[in-house]
Amino acid sequence: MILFKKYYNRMFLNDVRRIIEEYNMIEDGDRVAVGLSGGKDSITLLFILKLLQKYSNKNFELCGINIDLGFDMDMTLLENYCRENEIELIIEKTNIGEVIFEDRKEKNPCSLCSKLRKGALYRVAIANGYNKVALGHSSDDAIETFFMNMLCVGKLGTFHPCIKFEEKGITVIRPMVYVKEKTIKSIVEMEQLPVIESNCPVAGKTKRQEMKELLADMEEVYKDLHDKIITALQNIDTEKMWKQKR
Ligand SMILES: Nc1ncnc2c1ncn2[C@@H]1O[C@H](COP(=O)(O)OP(=O)(O)OP(=O)(O)O)[C@@H](O)[C@H]1O
Repeated sequence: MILFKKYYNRMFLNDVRRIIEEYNMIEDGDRVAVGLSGGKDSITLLFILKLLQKYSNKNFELCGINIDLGFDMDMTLLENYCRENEIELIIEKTNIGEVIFEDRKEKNPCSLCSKLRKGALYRVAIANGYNKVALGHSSDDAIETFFMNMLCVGKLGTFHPCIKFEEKGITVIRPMVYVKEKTIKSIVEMEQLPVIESNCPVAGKTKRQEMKELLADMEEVYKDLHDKIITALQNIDTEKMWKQKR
């Protein structure tokens, strides 16, 4: 059973409440669907939002949606966790894995997979009457995406903490973008959250992994690198940005 403990506030809840307030992410009456991959980040997000649902004065509904990519992952642990905590879990079977690896034989499968997965996630959320989709991105993810955009695409920017797709009628929220990955790992361990190993053929061999390693090297020299980059994302010297070419 998910129970509030006082030290959660300093450990992660204050950061989550702060981003939710800053971007007005969750309002009374919202129906929030958490995208669940089986991984540590999204199960932690589900745990945190369930805590907030139980112990804050915000009145919102919560469910989990897993987009099954067809990699034969056993979701029993996740199903049990949701049942025990009275959280509805929707599992949507797709052939995204087959399309990417067998039909299209993609050289860079991650970007297409991410697009198709998000498309399926939004579609299932909308079809079930949810108006918000919550994704389990951490502050490390935001930094890695920033570096991937800069070094691999030639673009400055990362994902937005809260973005409304008017035409689709859905808002995507990322309530953990102030929470560090190492905190998420501690929560998973302390709360014994169920984490299901990914069967994706390219898991751990991605550009994101390369960025992680690059950032870890830089952190050896610049000890406060992480906090500095998160601050920089909110401290843009717009007057000194160059003329936009695209
Ligand atoms: N198969 C899926 N079904 C539903 N939601 C997903 C799925 N895969 C990813 N997501 C959502 O998108 C977010 C970002 O996906 P990404 O592949 O970057 O995962 P991640 O950062 O490794 O997180 P996790 O540890 O939860 O897998 C996840 O945290 C989750 O909320």
